[in-house]
Amino acid sequence: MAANNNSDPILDEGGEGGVKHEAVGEAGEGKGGGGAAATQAPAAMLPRSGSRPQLDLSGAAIHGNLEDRNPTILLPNQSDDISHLALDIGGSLIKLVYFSRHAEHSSEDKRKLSTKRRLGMLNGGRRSYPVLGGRLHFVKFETGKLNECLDFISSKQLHRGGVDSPSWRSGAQPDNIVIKATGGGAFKYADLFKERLGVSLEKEDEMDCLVAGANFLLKSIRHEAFTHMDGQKEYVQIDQNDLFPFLLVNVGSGVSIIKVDGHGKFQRVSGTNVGGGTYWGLGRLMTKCKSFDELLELSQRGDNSTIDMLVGDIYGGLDYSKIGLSASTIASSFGKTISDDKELSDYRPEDISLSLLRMISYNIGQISYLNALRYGLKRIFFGGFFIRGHAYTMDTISFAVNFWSKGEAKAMFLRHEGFLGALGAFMSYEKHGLDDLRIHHLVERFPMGAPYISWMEKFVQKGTQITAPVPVGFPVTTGMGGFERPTAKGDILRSDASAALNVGVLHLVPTLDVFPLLEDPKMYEPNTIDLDLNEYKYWFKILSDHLPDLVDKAVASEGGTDDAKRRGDAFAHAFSAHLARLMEEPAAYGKFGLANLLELREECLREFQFVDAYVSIKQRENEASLAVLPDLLMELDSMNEEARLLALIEGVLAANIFDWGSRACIDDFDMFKKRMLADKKGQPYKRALLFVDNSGADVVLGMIPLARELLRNGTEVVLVANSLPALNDVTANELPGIVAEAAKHCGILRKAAEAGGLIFDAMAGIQDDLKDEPVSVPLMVVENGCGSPCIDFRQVSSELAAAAKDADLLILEGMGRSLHTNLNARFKCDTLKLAMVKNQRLAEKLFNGNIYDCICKFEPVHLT
Ligand SMILES: Nc1ncnc2c1ncn2[C@@H]1O[C@H](COP(=O)(O)OP(=O)(O)O)[C@@H](O)[C@H]1O
Ligand SMILES: CC(C)(COP(=O)(O)O)[C@@H](O)C(=O)NCCC(=O)O
Ligand SMILES: [Mn+2]
Repeated sequence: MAANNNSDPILDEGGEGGVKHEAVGEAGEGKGGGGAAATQAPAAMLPRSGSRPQLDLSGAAIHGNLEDRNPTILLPNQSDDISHLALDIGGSLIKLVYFSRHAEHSSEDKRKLSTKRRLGMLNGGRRSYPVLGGRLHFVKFETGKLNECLDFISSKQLHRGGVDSPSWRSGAQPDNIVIKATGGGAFKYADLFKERLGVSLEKEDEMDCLVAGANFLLKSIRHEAFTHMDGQKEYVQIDQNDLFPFLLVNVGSGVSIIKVDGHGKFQRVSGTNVGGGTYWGLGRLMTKCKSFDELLELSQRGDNSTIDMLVGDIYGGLDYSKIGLSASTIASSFGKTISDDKELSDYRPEDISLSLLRMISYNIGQISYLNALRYGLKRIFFGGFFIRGHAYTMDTISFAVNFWSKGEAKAMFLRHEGFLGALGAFMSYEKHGLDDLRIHHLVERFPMGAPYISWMEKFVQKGTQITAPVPVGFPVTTGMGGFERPTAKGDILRSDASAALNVGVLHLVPTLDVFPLLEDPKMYEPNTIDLDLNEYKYWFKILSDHLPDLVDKAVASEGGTDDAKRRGDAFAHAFSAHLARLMEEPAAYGKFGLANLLELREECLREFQFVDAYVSIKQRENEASLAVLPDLLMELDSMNEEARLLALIEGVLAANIFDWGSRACIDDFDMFKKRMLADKKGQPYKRALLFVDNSGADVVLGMIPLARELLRNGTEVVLVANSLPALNDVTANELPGIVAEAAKHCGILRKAAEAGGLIFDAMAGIQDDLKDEPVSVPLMVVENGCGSPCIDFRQVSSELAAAAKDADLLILEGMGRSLHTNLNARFKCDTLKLAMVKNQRLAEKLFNGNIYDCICKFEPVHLT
């Protein structure tokens, strides 16, 4: 009986019950290292190019000030190709968007090529996707510190990538580099750019760019727009077919108000000179603050009633209810200062800042509402860096829009708030081929800015401080236009340098596709359970508790060197900071489910260059399982068909689900058996996709024997495995080696693996028992496009999407892929979901069951 041997401590609950599935531990003891080519070197190829760049660190050096929080690192020898820089130089801030694409990894292995050929993906060598993978970065500088921006561009050589001509690569200075730029500074500073960087700025109209940027974000980025009311952030999924018209309000230094009717179809209908520059300018004069953030921070401890004249001040403490004004409504911003015989210095800077913020935000909300009313628009999107992801600002604007429109119009905000113009300028490049980008091509990551080189210690020291969460005060409304001051005391704003912008790096992975067998991609939600605060707390604890063990494994996987230890520390800091940030604001990184949380951890490991924390554990368990495989196959072959199918499913589930005390909380085995045995009567499945999970017994003694049974029935089998390592999951890179080993013991597997291109060389020294076997259907391996223990079917590899075309059976195995995600997902073909519930809380919540219950959920398509 196969057991789910590898405890994956996260998908397991750990602790409780104490069952650690160690079935193969003993069997493996005697085997000794041995040369089984069970796993290949994990670093040989990381197929999901978008997930992590392959950096050439040789010759790396810090450029600029070592004390900087994010010093620029020069990597002179890395092959990443920076291309397409675009700028928005505004009255207050310079926004940069740049795209770095990495050189194509041409080392497609034989397995991939043969799979692609088989799946019809090699059509005359033409790429089926528009552009190379890469990443989109967002950076900003103060316009007053233009020199820092120029240094940044120059140190990263961002301006050179825009040229297609290879001349600069040979060291020659290109003479006519052109960079797209928008905002007033594109005019004002054109000469300086020419002088300092030798580049010409090609000016793009600011309004065109704002609209193009907003449309791009609303079309291509998941969870871009959100509402913010009474301290609650809620993401809004915009229906592409119902996007226009809307009002776009960009609150930069000044405010532009634009009615948008379509792509490139818009009209600037209004504006106001009372905007972000007004708040910052007046605030600086009146409070002596040194930075915008300091001013905003002050407001969080302010009480504006010492400065603003309230309705109650005029009406002797009473509401003016006849016209709907409560006593606490601001009647006149700064109105109290006229009657007082006070100097500026008699007022608290905190109170001044809050009065200013309320005055300006409220005014912007009101003017926006009036324009929405003027054109009959219901949706208003607010952009510009004045918003700065600040809860109180957003609440004030939302309150104004809601109050004046009596709930008819809705204020929405954008995560990439300040980058609309820069993104628009970026989109205006003709040749980047990104216009065609679809939502599934983009994966957003939230790196902590992992230092690759010597200042790791600095990061460890500063990591927590840099990224520590800071509570942001939530206001309380008082109804009737009244609005309380913020309740939080003594808070500081989250640093701008980390995740404060609420935007990550956008990874462009053109090889990703929507899984074609999803019944309804629009309605599909991968996560089974919503992560509310309680769920967060629970997972936060599990992930935190498990962190030291993971760090140990990760450090050991890199040879336990000092460097690995430092990186391990840094990883722990960074991941803890992510967790703390999410605990404080679960919606900080967009709508986040458990799948995203688990993936974040894997990404964080990768960011600190831990390629595969479980590599040796996986190898050991694979070898141990392969050693017992021949016995298992023999035992299976001695059974009749019915008993064998049961044993196979039990093998996958790694527990005796039917007679061992533990119940199957969902048990559709009989239904599945009926369908499978009916195969014999001439209708076998044509192609089955088996989504594998853990290394070791799980895949070797569970999924491979099941695959063999399907092959025996004449069903083509595609083993679908992770593109990148995650926990102890087997990867698509490792699987062919494992299959080849298994095939040494089995003619069916061997013929099928040969037919599927998994085994190329005639394997010498193996007894030839294949002479009488009929020609086999193929066994293939494809990567799923993920580096996570879960799977989001909206973003899978193009290989998998191609393999799915002829599939009529899906088998999803393991908690990550069939419980945490996809339990409720519906597909266009028969689906079998197999998992042991290794988590008490989940068992109770989902099935009213118990830890180690199993699910065997069969969803035949003809019944739905
Ligand atoms: N770090 C910052 N420095 C200066 N202003 C900031 C900062 N962060 C947010 N702001 C606010 O954002 C405004 C600038 O927004 P932005 O959209 O960049 O406009 P612009 O294009 O005019 O520079 C400033 O006037 C200020 O109110
Ligand atoms: C002149 C501007 C377009 C410049 O853009 P900004 O740098 O403020 O982002 C903007 O400041 C603005 O729209 N001001 C408002 C002018 C008015 O309509 O009253
Ligand atoms: Mn601007």
